[in-house]
Amino acid sequence: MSSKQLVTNVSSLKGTIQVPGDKSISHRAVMFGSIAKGKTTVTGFLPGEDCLSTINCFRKMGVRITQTGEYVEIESDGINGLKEPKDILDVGNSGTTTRLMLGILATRPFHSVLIGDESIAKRPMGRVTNPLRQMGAVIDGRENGMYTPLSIRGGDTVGIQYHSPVASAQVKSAILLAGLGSKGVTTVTEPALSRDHTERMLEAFGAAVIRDGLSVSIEGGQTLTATEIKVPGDISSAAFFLAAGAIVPNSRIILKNVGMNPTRTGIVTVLQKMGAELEITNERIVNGEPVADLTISTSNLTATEISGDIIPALIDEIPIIALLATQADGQTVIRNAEELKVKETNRIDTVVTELKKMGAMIEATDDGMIIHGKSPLHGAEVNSYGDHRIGMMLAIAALLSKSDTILQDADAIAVSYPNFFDHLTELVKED
Ligand SMILES: O=C(O)C1=C[C@@H](OP(=O)(O)O)[C@@H](O)[C@H](O)C1
Ligand SMILES: C=C(OP(=O)(O)O)C(=O)O
Repeated sequence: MSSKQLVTNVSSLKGTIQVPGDKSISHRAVMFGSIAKGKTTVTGFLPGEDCLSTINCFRKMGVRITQTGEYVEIESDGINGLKEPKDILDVGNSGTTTRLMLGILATRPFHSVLIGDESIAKRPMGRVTNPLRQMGAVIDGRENGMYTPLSIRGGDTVGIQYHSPVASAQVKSAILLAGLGSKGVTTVTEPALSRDHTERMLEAFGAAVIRDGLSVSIEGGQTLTATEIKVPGDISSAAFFLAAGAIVPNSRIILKNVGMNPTRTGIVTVLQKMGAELEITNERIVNGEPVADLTISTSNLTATEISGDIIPALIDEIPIIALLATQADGQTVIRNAEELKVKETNRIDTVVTELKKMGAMIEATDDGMIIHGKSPLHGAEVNSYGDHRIGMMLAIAALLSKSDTILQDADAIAVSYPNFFDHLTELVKED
């Protein structure tokens, strides 16, 4: 894929696709497999750049990992088998790798250095380095450990009771992983429920976690046992084709094997509220995670309001929801989404600037955006700014535009959806 991609108008999208594995679950499968004794196997793994960064980091700590496409085998001697890395740990573009791995490293009696790309260097790390320091980890780094590059020397950590100021699964997971290797009990309380894949997967690896409303506790000293993980399709990737199916004329797209964890299905709730023709079939549980097939058809959409506790359940889907709103009748308002400012880009700014170039009527607010629909879009030269989700959203917007679109920095899409353009081509061909 070239970093400059031409995307043209399509008359319809039709067909069936299997979206790639869930990114959050793929990262956790590699990390938990790396600290569990024995051989963990992972099927349905997402071979996107972020998850490959996680594999490379754990290989540098001596874990034996083989990966062929969507199949991964991890052989580990358990958490005490992790070795001091001789080289820096490169987290690439991945916030999940950085923050969750810091939680694991916080209890390891050795020194590591974490470094990532330009985008990672802007993302706030104090939200994990501060509580991990409170537990006893020695952390230094740029601006006193607030940003990468970071160095960490773990050791004799003790459990804490932590009230997180943000509803962040990365913060919650980092502290729980540190809690697993610390003395006593660790409890994390969050202001709203964030994705709970860590809690579910720790149980799959044999650890007990106690949940009580917005609090989760873990007792230190538990050991993880290797297991088999089947990763469901990523609803955050499915979201792009759900939106495309709803707004491109004459379309019907079936998405198979999509993860439907209720802490992630905000996009489904929003589509339903907007009046989308969405069918959910074949609902089942795989490996403790709900999964279903989704069918979306071209829909007449109406505007909606999105705010409050649903935000963490659709945080990564807000760029594509903004595009949906440009094609809905009325004014859509998104509030309480200030976390968008600290993702791969400031997603309030990048969504608003780039969609405006295509003719959308959209304005940024302090904690979200206001979108006036329904407005026709036209082709433009737009930029992902290295943000995979912005890139995919703009590619879907281009399908609706009568004139051609040039998407700069399209390569970024490989971070979470390496075969995105192949899937798009398949859906156009099946017309
Ligand atoms: O835990 C995870 O796998 C993730 C949590 C979310 O981030 P925050 O924890 O920063 O909200 C999300 O935006 C990210 O894509 C993946
Ligand atoms: C924010 C994201 O990921 P991460 O925080 O892992 O970089 C994302 O995938 O949209």
